[in-house]
Amino acid sequence: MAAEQQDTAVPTAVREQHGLLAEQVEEHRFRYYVSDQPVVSDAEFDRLLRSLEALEEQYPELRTPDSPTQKVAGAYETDFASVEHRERMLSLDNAFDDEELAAWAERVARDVNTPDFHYLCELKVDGLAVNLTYENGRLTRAATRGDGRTGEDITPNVRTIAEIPDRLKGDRIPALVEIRGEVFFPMEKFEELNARLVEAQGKPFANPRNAAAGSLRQKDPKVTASRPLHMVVHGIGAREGFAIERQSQAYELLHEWGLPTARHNKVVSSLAEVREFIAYFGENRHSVEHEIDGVVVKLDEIALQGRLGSTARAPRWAIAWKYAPEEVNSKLIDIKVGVGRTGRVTPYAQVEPVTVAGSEVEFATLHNQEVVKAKGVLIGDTVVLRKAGDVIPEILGPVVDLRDGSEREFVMPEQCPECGTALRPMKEGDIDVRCPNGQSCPAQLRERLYYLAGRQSLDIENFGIVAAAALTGPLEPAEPPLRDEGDLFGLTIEQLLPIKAYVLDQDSGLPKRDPKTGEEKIVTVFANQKGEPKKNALAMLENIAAAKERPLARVINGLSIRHVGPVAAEALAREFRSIERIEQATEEELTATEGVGAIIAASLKEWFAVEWHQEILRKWREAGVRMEEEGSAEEEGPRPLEGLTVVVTGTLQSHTRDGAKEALQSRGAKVTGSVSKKTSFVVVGDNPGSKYDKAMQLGLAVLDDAGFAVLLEQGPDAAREAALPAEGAGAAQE
Ligand SMILES: NC(=O)c1ccc[n+]([C@@H]2O[C@H](COP(=O)([O-])OP(=O)(O)OC[C@H]3O[C@@H](n4cnc5c(N)ncnc54)[C@H](O)[C@@H]3O)[C@@H](O)[C@H]2O)c1
Ligand SMILES: [Zn+2]
Repeated sequence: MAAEQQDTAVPTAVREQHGLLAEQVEEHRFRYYVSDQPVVSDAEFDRLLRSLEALEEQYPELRTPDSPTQKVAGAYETDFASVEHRERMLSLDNAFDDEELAAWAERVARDVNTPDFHYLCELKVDGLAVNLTYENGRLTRAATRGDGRTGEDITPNVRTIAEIPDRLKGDRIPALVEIRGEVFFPMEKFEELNARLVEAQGKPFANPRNAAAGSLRQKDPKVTASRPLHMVVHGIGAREGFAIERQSQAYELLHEWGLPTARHNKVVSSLAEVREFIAYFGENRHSVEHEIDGVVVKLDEIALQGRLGSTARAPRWAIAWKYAPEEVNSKLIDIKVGVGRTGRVTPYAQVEPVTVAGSEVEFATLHNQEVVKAKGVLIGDTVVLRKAGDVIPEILGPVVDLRDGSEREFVMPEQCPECGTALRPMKEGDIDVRCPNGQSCPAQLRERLYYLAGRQSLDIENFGIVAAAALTGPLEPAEPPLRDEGDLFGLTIEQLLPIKAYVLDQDSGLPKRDPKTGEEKIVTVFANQKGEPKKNALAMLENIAAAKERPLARVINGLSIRHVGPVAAEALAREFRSIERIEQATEEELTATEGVGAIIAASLKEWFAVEWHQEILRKWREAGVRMEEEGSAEEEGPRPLEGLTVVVTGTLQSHTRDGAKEALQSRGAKVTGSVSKKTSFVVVGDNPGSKYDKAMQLGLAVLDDAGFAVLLEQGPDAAREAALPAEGAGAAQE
C-alpha cells in the first residue's frame, strides 16, 4: 500500500520542473502565435513539449486539462476580435520515427474495426492555420486557429489573398462550410521582403513562416495585400448541405469550388505505401512549390474518422510525420570575407557550430555586403540558419527580439584579408568590391588554380583545394612553386617533395589544430614520412600532363576570364577554334557569336591586354596545352539541334551532366539552366527537382534517358513523339 502511494506521489522537484517547462512552452507559444517572433527553433520547441509529455507519461497526475500538452495553444488577448469556430480546429500528433508511425497505424487498424480503410498522404505545409467560413458560397469570415475553439478575426486580411475566392464556383454550393488550410509565404520571396522591411527601418522576420503569420496578422489589410501570401487547403470543419464519404473526395469538391488544393496528395492502402510517400518527399522536399516540414497521414474514410474521434488537442485519425528540421538557431559570431578567383570579395557568416540536417555547420554564405544589409543581420545576433539538402547553409534572418544592444553592423574591410591590397569596385556602380591584385593575391591564385583543375575546366584528379593552396602559399619553401598558373605544366616531383603546409579543414578552409597542444597541424603535402613521393602526388603530375589534351573550350573556361563561364567558353571555342583567333577578333566579331554579349567581349579584350596573362598563354603553348581545335566551324558537320533550347536536370544514366551538355551543344542546341515557356526540351534524370515540376506545369516536352537518346540520334520531331506524357490535371490547372 505504502509503496503504491509513493509511486504516484509526484516529488516536489518534478512538480517544479513540470511547472517551469509548462511556463516555457506557454511563453514560446505566445511569441510564436502572437508576436510572430519565436526565439527558439521549432525543433527546440518540440523538444520542450516532448519533455513535458515525457514527465506526464511518468507522472500522469501532472497531465491536467490546462497543461500545454492538452491544448492546441493558449487563449491570448490580441489586437483582433475573437471569433468562435463552429467546429474545433485541432493540432496534430507527431511521429518522429518509424516506430511512432507504426504504433499510430496499429491503433488505427485496431479501432476502425474493419479491414476496409485507406490512408491519405499529404504534405505538411509550413505556414499558419486559417479557417475560412463560406455561407451560401460567399466568404463571410476568416480566422486564425487560436486555442482551437476561438480564433482571431482576420477576414479583411484574408480577402487580400488572390488565391482565396470570395465566392465559390460551380453548382454544388453548400449552405455552410468551414474550410481549413495553411497560409504560407514563399521562400524565394522572403529575402526581398526582409530587404524592404530593413530599408523602411522595420523589423526583419526570422523565417518565412513568421513572415506569413506576421503578414496576415496585420491591423492594416493593405499591408497584408502587399505581401505575396499563398494558401493550400487541407480540411473541412463544420458543414451543411452536403455529405462526403472520403477526405480525398472533399478535396475534389474544394478544387471544383475554386479553392487552392494540394497537388501531391495520395490515397494508399498500406503502411508500406505511406512509408514510400514519406521517403519520396524526404528526398524531393525541395521540388515542391512550398516549404514542407513533414507529411500528414490521415484516415481517408470520414465515417471511420468519426469512429476514432479526437483528444483535446488532436484527432486520433491523423498523424504528422516530421522531417529532420532544416532550420536551427545559432549565434552569429562574426562576418568575415573571402576572396574568389576573380578577386571578388564576399562576406560569409561564422556562427556557433550547430548541427542541422545531419551535418555540423559553422559557416554560411552572405554573397555581398548588400545582402548582409538586406537580411538585417547584425554581428552578435541570434540568427535562423537554414541548410536545405546539399545547398550551402544560409542565414534566413535575425531573431530581433533577442537583441541586447551589444550587436554591431558589419563593415566591409578596406583591405584584402590575404594580400593587404586596397579593395575597390572595378567599375562605378558595382556592388561587389574586388582585390585588384589579380596575379599574386594568394587567395585569387589558389581559387583560380582550384577552378582550373575542376570538373568544368581541365578536370585534373588529385588536384583539389589542398594542392592548390600548397603550391601557391606553402609554409615551406619560402618561394612557392607557382607564382601564377603559367608554370603549372612544368611542375616536377622535386619541386613538390619539400612543400610543407597546414592541414586544412575541408569545410572551413581553416588550419586544423592538434586537439592536445592546440597547435596548427603541419604536414609535407606531397611526400611521405620517408621523404618519398606520395602516390597521389605522382598521380596528380600524370593527370596534369594529361590535361594538356582537354578540348579548347575547357582550356578557355579554365583561364578564369571574368564573365566567361563554360557556356561562353564553348561558344567561343566553336566559333573561333583557337585562342589566337579569339584574341585577334574585334568586339563586333565576338558579340556576333551566339552566347557572347558586349560584356563578355569587353572582358575578353581587357583580359588579353594584360601582360602576365599573355605570359601564361605563352608558357602553356610552349608546354603543349591545346590552344586550338582542328578544322573550322564550317567543317564541324551538321547541327541538327540548331535553334533549340534545352534544360538538363537530375542524374542521367547515359551521360554525365557535362557530357549531356557537350552532346547537345555540339549539335547546335543551346543549353540553359532555367525552365521557361521558351524551353524546347527538358531532359530529366533521377531526382530531377523543381525544374521537372515547372516543365510539367508549363506542359513542355520532357525527355527521360531514352527520349534524350532519340533527340540526339533522330532529332527534335522524333523526340517530341518520345516525350513523357504531360500531367493532365496539373498542366490544365496552372
Ligand atoms: N519556435 C517556437 O517557439 C514555436 C512555438 C510554438 C509552436 N511552434 C511550432 O509550430 C508548429 C505548430 O504546432 P501545431 O500545434 O500547429 O502542430 P503541428 O504544426 O505539428 O501540426 C498541426 C498543424 O499542421 C497544419 N497542417 C499543415 N499541413 C497540413 C495538412 N496537410 N493537413 C492537416 N494539417 C496540416 C495545420 O494547420 C495544423 O494545425 C510546431 O512545428 C512547433 O514546433 C514553434
Ligand atoms: Zn588580395
